[in-house]
Amino acid sequence: MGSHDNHQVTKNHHLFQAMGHAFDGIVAMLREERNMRFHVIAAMLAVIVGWYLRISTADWLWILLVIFLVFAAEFLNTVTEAVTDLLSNHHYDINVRKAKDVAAGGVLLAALFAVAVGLIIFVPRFYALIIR
Ligand SMILES: Nc1ncnc2c1ncn2[C@@H]1O[C@H](COP(=O)(O)OP(=O)(O)OP(=O)(O)O)[C@@H](O)[C@H]1O
Repeated sequence: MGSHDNHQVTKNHHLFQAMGHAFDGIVAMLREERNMRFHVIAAMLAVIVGWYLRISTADWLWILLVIFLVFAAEFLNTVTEAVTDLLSNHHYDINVRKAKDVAAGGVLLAALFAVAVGLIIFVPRFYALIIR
């Protein structure tokens, strides 16, 4: 599905080609970004705990929303780093600093939102399990 030896700089010609590049992007995130691997492990834990506690459909929607929100924020953070590193050639630039700090702030906000949703959904259920 991937396109590893590909030096394509033109537009994709068909859907499968576009999907191949999108798949390459996801694989690159998992291989190269430590924070992304952490997010994936946290997401898997949330899914396992949600399955164990038999949470409701509405709760699953919240969990899935915050999981993919954090993933999306991390993807945009990596895009920002790649583009700003290319433009600045790794030289100090106040705008690069702002772009990277803002992108990282977006990841932090999404992660805090995910933690809040996890606490709201899981804590009462764990509490009910303990005092049962
Ligand atoms: N070229 C630059 N000019 C100015 N500040 C920079 C530059 N590169 C990095 N910084 C500063 O250093 C911080 C960390 O940089 P960067 O995000 O590239 O590294 P990182 O910690 O490896 O990121 P991540 O963990 O998300 O992969 C940025 O948030 C920014 O404040």
